Amino acid sequence: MKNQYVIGVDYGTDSVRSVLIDTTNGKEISQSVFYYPRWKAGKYCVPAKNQFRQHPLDYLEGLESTIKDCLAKAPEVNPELVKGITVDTTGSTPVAVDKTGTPLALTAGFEENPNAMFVLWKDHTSVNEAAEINQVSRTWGGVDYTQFEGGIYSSEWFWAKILHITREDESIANAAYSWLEHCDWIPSVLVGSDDVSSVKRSRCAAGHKAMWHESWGGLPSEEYLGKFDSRLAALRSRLFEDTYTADVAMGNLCEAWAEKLGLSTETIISVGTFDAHAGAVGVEIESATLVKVMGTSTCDMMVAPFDEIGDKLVRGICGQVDGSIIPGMLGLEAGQSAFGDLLAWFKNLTMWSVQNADIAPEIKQQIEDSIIVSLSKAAAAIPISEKNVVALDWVNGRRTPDANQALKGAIMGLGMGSDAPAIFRAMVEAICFGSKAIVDRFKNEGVDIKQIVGMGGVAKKSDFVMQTLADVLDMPVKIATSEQAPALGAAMYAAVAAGIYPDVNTAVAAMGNGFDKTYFPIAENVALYAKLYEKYVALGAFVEGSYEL
Ligand SMILES: Nc1ncnc2c1ncn2[C@@H]1O[C@H](COP(=O)(O)OP(=O)(O)O)[C@@H](O)[C@H]1O
Ligand SMILES: O=C(CO)[C@@H](O)[C@@H](O)COP(=O)(O)O
Repeated sequence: MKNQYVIGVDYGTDSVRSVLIDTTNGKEISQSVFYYPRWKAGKYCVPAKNQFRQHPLDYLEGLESTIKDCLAKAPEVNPELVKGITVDTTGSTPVAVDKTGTPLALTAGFEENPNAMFVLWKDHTSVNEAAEINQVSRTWGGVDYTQFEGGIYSSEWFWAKILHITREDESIANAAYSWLEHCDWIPSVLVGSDDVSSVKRSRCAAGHKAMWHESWGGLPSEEYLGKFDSRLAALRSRLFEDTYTADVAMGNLCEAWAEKLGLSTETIISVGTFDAHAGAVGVEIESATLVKVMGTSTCDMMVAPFDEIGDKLVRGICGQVDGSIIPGMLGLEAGQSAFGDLLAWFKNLTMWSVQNADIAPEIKQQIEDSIIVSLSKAAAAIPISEKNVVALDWVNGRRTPDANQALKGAIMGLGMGSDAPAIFRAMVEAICFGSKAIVDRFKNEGVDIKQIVGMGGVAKKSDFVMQTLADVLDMPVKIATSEQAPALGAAMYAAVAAGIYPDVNTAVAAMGNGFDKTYFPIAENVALYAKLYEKYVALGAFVEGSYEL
């Protein structure tokens, strides 16, 4: 029988990556990366206000570019044998849409309005709305709709973003028929949907970010939503009732996109999902394994059989959702709002004088491209010591344990000798200490962790960060082989949706790419980091104790 192929499309924060995969063995035939041009130019964002928006054209251009590039790199593959496509994206990254499901930024009069664009997961302009949602959820007297999302609603999530934009911009409030997650919009484009109410919504997105749960019949009630804004209550009936896992077909590739991409309308498009959850599948997640998806942020993923977790509510994480990772199992998510982003923040700090100097742009780019690697090398050479600088990883708030996006970062122990490598080392230790706080929360909540698997851009790029992580956690960290694990996981979902495999576990067994490196803890480092971790905890308590939301 001829080999059959699928495409996984992984939308990250800075770029979209597509991979063409042979379903018989999970071999990557080709891959392509597209950096969002408007995002790279910093358009529509105001970091000082924690405003991060992305234009839908960045996504559409990246979709066409990466899929066509993957196919062009594999002329030997007959497009008719590309049987499925699954899309994973960041989340919660919603956008206001009209009745056809078109983002308002693609409609007349809204082309340059950031409120009409995708409100990126890391956008924290809705901090106050999230606080209001938490306060009402605890006091209104009805169901606590946050209970399956760790008990604390985040400004990174669906309802807080919608409420903020609705209050902030009347033109959007009046023009928005509904709202779509990024992971729901792209598949709807590929199937040619022109009716937002017909879009099959992602279980992963709805369960982890929109307080959707079957026990209360789907989304929170109109009565509850009305506590915040009558327009939110009115929106509920224009959103969705049912949700679907990513192994389910949304429809076939439409004529227009089949022609644009050079594929067949026989190609199945599955329901979308989030990048971290697809990544967990891509690295063959199983019970008692914590998968750390380490990119600009981190997502910490676990799966558990229902009879193991039962009705236990795991406090202070990003939710526990039926089928959000592997259909038939509970998906649990935690994470850090800034992981690689903390290192990028420090890189940008050191780059300021270069960016503002009279230096040729290409030289500036060369310097920028080298900074993290050169700082990593110098920082790794600094001995671990209790006297070292200590920092927090909360530069973009704290996602888990116990979401609090109003928090900010901090650094202590600076002396006249504290140079850039010393502070960069503190940044690396901070993101690893933040990871330890999450591992400890899972364990304290009774969720056993037997092994750690690492994946994502940072896992593949930095021995220094990975060794520090193994030392801080005092556990081996096994690194997945695939450079594009979320896209590979998406491809696995696509193989099931296209009917090539009966279920996700079978697809994983056939298509998994395995692991290529393990970092083992070094005993003397473990002991030293344990002391430094105590300082991290103390600094965190001081900062949290001095912050008003
Ligand atoms: N050599 C490096 N060491 C540590 N972190 C790095 C290195 N190079 C890039 N990074 C970080 O990797 C992150 C991007 O990872 P990636 O997985 O591509 O991102 P995304 O979150 O968009 O999927 C950025 O935050 C960047 O700061
Ligand atoms: O939060 C989620 C998924 O739940 C991620 O999409 C978000 O952290 C962004 O992840 P990346 O850092 O872009 O990989």
